[in-house]
Amino acid sequence: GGRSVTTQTANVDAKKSNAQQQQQSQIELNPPKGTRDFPPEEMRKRNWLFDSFRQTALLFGFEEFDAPVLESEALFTRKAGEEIQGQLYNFSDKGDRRVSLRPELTPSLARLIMQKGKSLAVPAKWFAIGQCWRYERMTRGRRREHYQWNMDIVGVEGVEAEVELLSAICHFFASVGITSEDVGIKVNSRKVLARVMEKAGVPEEIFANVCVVVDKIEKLPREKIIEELREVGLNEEATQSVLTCMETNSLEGLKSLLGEEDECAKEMEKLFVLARAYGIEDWLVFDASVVRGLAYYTGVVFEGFDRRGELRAICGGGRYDGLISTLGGEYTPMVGFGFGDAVIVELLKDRGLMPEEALKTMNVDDVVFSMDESCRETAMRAASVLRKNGRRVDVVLEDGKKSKWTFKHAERVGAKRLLTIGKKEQEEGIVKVKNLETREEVDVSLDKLA
Ligand SMILES: OCc1cccc(Br)n1
Repeated sequence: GGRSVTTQTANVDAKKSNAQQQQQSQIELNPPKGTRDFPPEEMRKRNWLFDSFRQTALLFGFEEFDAPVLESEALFTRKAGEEIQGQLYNFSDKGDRRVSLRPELTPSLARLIMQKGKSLAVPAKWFAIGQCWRYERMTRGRRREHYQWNMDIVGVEGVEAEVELLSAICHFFASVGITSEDVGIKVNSRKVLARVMEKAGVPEEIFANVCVVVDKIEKLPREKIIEELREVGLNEEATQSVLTCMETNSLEGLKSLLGEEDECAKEMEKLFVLARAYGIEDWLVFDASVVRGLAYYTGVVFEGFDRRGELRAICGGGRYDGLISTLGGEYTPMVGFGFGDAVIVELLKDRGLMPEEALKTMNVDDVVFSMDESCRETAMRAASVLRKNGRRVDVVLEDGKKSKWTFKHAERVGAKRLLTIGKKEQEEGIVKVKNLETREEVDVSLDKLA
């Protein structure tokens, strides 16, 4: 009903031509290499995770932002030989502009903060959950996209900002059932390495390059690290003091390395004192070998790790006070972290913390079903009454389904009630309402439906 004859005919033709087209080979059903689909059963898990991220962000007073996944390539091109540079998903668009899919969210955040200029109320606490891309030769069969939860604080120079972010990460972990027995957060400051290199007479301009090399300290053999340090310009003595520095894994060790009165040692001390005030000291570990791989970090850096040592870093971040000035803006203190959607899911699954069962069911409240064509209008009227009352209603859109089918369908969508309208009900202006939990069935007049 409803369709005009011509459309009907046209439809029949479409079917015929589809039949002819059927000869054409089927399109590829898998998504592009390194990318994922999110059919409903996957989307429910993703929504659960992102809602958990968002709840923590809002609990800490952060505001959500987003920016295009496509940015000018210039936003991401930096000299310091980071891995992320070699993996930019960049190209020339049809207007011959150099663009790139974003490999991270921080530069876009910096661009938005610069845009706001003096009109930005500081401190600003912004968060985003966005898809980020890298172009990896598929030889390594790794993903080319992931979603990252970012939290950043703009305009605060003190380590209070770092502690706020660390506390948000701990709160998120606890909110999904992960404890400080499962994971920890290694905390360090790049200033430690900067001080050590200053003492060893290393020129400042190669500092970012040294950090990129040192970030690989757990992934490459010692000799390789030494070789790469020499390549970026460190002499024997400087290399040795860098490696000695990396072994420092306590505040005591830090003070003896830099001296009791050293600014950086004091700052780290203050961070751990404030962390105790937030009750997160059990989650934190000082570890001077953590430098993270992004060139723009200048101060405190940190990364979440699983204490069994089976997984890659869960999240990571740090202070990057110089980023906006390198993009041509005014000096702006910034600190933040990125939290990917891949490792955390592996960890949650390993610990049996993904609410798989709960996420299996849709949460439809009512299924409305009309016995035949003549009851269709009443069924729709009933559904709109229920929806106005905020009930989630799935209307069975084909008439004459067997009641066996309807029960199975109601079960599958997790409905609490099954509402049936047949000829008799229609004449009497009532709806048969079956409570699928108690099996109790009552007749409800249409105008009393809720
Ligand atoms: O964390 C590095 C990264 C960046 C973009 C996409 C993916 Br997958 N991974």
